[in-house]
Amino acid sequence: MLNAPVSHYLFTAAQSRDIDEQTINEIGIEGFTLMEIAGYSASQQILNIYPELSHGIYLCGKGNNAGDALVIARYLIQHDINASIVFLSGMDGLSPDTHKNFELLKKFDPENKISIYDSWDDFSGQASFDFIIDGMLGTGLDSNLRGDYQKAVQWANQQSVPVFSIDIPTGLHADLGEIMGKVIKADHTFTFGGRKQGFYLQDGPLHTGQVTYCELPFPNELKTSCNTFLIDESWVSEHQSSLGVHKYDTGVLYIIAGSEGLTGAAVMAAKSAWAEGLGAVFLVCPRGLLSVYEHNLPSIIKKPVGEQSDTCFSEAHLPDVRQIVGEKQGAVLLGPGLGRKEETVRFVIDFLSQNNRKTVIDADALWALAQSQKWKEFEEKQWILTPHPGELARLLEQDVKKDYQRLNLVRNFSAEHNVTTLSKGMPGIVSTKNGDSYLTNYDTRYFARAGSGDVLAGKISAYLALDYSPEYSCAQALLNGKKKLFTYLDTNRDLPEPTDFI
Ligand SMILES: NC(=O)C1=CN([C@@H]2O[C@H](COP(=O)(O)OP(=O)(O)OC[C@H]3O[C@@H](n4cnc5c(N)ncnc54)[C@H](OP(=O)(O)O)[C@@H]3O)[C@@H](O)[C@H]2O)[C@@H](O)CC1
Ligand SMILES: Nc1ncnc2c1ncn2[C@@H]1O[C@H](COP(=O)(O)OP(=O)(O)O)[C@@H](O)[C@H]1O
Ligand SMILES: [K+]
Repeated sequence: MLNAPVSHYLFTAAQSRDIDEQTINEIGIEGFTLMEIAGYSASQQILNIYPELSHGIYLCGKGNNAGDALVIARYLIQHDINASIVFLSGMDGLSPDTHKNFELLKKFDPENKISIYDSWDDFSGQASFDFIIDGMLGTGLDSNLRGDYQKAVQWANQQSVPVFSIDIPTGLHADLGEIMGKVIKADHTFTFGGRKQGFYLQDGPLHTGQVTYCELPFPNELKTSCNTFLIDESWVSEHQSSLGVHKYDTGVLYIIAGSEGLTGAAVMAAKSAWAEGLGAVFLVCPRGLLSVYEHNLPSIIKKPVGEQSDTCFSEAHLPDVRQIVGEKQGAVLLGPGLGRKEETVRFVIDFLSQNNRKTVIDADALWALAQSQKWKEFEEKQWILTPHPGELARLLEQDVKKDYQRLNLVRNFSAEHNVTTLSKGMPGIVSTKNGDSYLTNYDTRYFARAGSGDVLAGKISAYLALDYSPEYSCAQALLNGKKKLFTYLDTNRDLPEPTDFI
């Protein structure tokens, strides 16, 4: 397991509410105290990030989300930052802690820094303000936005000042990442006690702006039901190449890849793996393609099988391939550019039926899996599967439209078949055998060009060969690409080439 810090746990709304309730009822920290800590913490972050603010519009509902906003107002007026507070559901019926905070706030305002509006209609739009606080709805959202909430969201999204969402952008579904009628487009989201899973699914990434996790005193023991985590470079430590005494001590990888017309995939994967500092990379190839690899891959050891006329793998190559792969301890990458001929499909399935190596199954090897159910019964499965959306749909035998559905299906698939799965897309989802899932949070569209899957597969299998766990290998490979992408974008305007990620 990858040990994510609690700041990178991703919760559903129900999990968040359960943890709130247990902290209040079983641990004995009152909701009012939690609200104070949440609001204080967000207010300090706001002061830090935007030291020059002068007047905020606070859009408030009637639940505890509004209470957090009122605490923020209380701290900010102490710094001479005026507040216009709009209660979209009026001032009657505020939740108890929110009501209490409203009463408190008024006591902090001897100089009339606060204006209060008890409906949307009452609020006519202020002449001058320089930020908006979205304290309308948090985890209590239960349907598409109603009436005035829609109007307020639309209005806020049209203003040219920063919008700070409290806990979650109003209108974003905390679990699905879907838009519930309308949604706030935040510049910054201050989220309390735990990030919400929906920030990283579907429409979430386009609406949260920068997410800041604000700690609340929730005991970590209450968080153990969490099985979804955000991967980023802040906690996944980077692989450092190290020197072994002998080349075979420093990681050995066997790549079984390539066929006529698709040798590029094998070349990219091999170069990508080699760049991670392995001791030896062996490319097993049909003999007819050897000259291509001799020309393109000087550092890679080629292991041709079959006849000079062979340009794709078939069952006839199995004994030789098994013998080659059996020579040294190491990992296997199976798939890039294998092609989809029937004899190659049979080769893949038969190879996997007697394979006890840690193996990354990519591209056309995934096609082969989708052609035959046999693999589901194989016992030795130290596998990482790396399907793109089309490959995933074939494996699952269903179309997967929504990210939330993809997350659940990939999680179940990995647990059921005892494999690690990296479902490519936005977000990338890594699911482990024990039901944990890890999500990426960056724009993966730059990788949607033929070849970047081969580079990714090369990296994953390199880390696997270096003896990292399957989930670490996937996470590190993804982040390796992210780092290279950001470095590239710093200095270039053109789209990156897949080779830029090698
Ligand atoms: N508990 C704690 O200790 C802590 C909680 N914290 C904070 O509390 C937040 C959760 O608070 P919450 O549960 O009060 O829910 P919240 O989102 O404010 O609103 C619920 C109200 O919204 C309404 N409503 C629902 N859907 C709607 C719609 N579509 N359109 C319009 N209205 C809609 C619904 O109205 P009703 O259906 O009852 O008429 C209900 O009254 C959480 O996100 C965090 O910010 C933190 O301070 C940390 C400590
Ligand atoms: N470093 C990375 N971070 C996130 N996603 C990545 C990365 N590298 C590749 N991907 C994912 O892999 C996809 C490319 O894989 P794939 O479609 O299999 O390509 P190929 O044509 O090379 O086989 C990208 O669209 C992206 O979703
Ligand atoms: K909100």
